[in-house]
Amino acid sequence: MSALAKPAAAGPQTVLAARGLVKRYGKVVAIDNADFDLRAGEILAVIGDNGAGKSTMIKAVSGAVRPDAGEIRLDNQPIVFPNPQAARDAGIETVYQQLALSPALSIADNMFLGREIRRAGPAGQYLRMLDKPRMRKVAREKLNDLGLMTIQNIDQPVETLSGGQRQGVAVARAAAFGSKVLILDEPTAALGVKESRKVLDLILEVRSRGLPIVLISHNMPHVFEIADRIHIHRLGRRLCVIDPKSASMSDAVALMTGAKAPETSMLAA
Ligand SMILES: Nc1ncnc2c1ncn2[C@@H]1O[C@H](COP(=O)(O)OP(=O)(O)OP(=O)(O)O)[C@@H](O)[C@H]1O
Repeated sequence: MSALAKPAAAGPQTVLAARGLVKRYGKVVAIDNADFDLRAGEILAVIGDNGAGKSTMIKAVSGAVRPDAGEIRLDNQPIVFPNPQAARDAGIETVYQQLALSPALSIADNMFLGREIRRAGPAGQYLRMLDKPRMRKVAREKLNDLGLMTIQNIDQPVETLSGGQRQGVAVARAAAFGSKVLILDEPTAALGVKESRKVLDLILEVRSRGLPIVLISHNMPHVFEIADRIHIHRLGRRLCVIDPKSASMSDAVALMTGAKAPETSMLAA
């Protein structure tokens, strides 16, 4: 019986889980028997020192890296993602720090990049013609829906947007198409205070719609403000999961760096 086949403790449902993930690059062990659990409706922050293996673990659960060993489960079903598209098709959307937006294309075109809506009938089927009015309409609805009203012109090229607005478009796109999980890798790293605020509010808005979020971040105030639980990664694996309401930022840093061992009082349920 695999580790995940054991009945989970009673509590919130786990949407995405991993057990015993391993990924080696030559002699470097990027993740070393890593476990991961994302619960329904939560914001799970993933923190850890540089090189702890956070990105590699997240890439494994989003199809960007094939683990050498371990098991991934989505809605408690074992799953293998041969590539990122397979994870997207399963409802897992990832927004990387280097946003995969096309600067010269409009907001609407970026929202539908790789998922363009074609015109009905032969024009769409054979001539591959796009249904631009529909794409504009849906893009506007999705952005409005998430409170991104500051973007007024959906035809504006993405290169003319501020950093925060670009991040907003990337998050909105992922939230619009991610049906199960949204993974955000350092969404506020390149942003100023005001822009970060907007992106944090957007993440909270996405959570309020029921989509669980994985937030990888080095920004402790942001993590402690919005996370429901904090996964601490150390030396390639999960060290513990702490409760931001009972642990402090200095506890988190001490755990991350190995200055302190986890205490029962800090752990999340
Ligand atoms: N493609 C790769 N080839 C070789 N080594 C890699 C590769 N990807 C990651 N590593 C190594 O694996 C280890 C974990 O890297 P990873 O990027 O997952 O850590 P991280 O916790 O996300 O770090 P950071 O916070 O600095 O982004 C590091 O030692 C890194 O150099």
